[in-house]
Amino acid sequence: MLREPRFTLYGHPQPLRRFVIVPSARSIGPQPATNGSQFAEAYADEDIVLQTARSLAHELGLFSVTPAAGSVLRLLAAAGSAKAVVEIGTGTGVSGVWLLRGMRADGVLTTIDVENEHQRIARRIFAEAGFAPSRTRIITGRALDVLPRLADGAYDLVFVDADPTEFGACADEALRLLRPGGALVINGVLAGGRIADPSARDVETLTIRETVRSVRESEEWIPAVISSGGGLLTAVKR
Ligand SMILES: C[S@@+](CC[C@H](N)C(=O)[O-])C[C@H]1O[C@@H](n2cnc3c(N)ncnc32)[C@H](O)[C@@H]1O
Repeated sequence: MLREPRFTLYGHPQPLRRFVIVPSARSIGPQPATNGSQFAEAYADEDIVLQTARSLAHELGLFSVTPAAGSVLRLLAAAGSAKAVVEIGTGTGVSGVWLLRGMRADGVLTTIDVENEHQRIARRIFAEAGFAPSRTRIITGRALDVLPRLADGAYDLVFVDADPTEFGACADEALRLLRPGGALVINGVLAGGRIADPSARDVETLTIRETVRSVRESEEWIPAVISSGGGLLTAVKR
């Protein structure tokens, strides 16, 4: 049976279903998938809490990780028995919930965003998903101001999903923050298909291309690009 938890937005109790405006992965599940990525998105599936977080992001004009990309985050957090994770770009909490669901039961997600309003919603989503406040450390600020304050080698996974022009700097910070064997994940590296188009020379695409190249060429990372969602650059620190 579908749980229908109470959700309050700006002080008004709301049924969660009210916010569901994006079709759920479940709703496309039984239909024949026309290609691999559609199948992967439907396979990931999302519950009412994730659907709500996604709908709220949509209302704010934010992109959230797709269900398939979220399931990769959960997988990587679980595979690494992640206890300490840094997320750059809280949004309304879609990726945060996926990460928390893969992390150890005593794990803490440190999540950073410049927008306090986004984090206010994410905080409620984390509570609706059943995570105690002690499971999250929500920091409001610019990524490149906050990351230098975090401890060296103390994290199992760093997830980057904010300003693409800062991907390179965030990858450098991740190398310092991660323990050996820890994983970096950067979302959106396919740049909507522009990454492989040599004529695309905008600042965002150039930065992403440079980040992908330098991670691949570095002796310090073991990299792979996973094409789920907007494309995930993943790399394990040696
Ligand atoms: C794509 S949304 C994140 C979506 C979220 N990861 C999810 O899947 O639910 C990007 C977020 O990054 C935040 N952001 C943009 N630039 C930032 C920066 N320089 N430092 C920290 N956060 C930033 C935005 O406010 C926005 O909430």
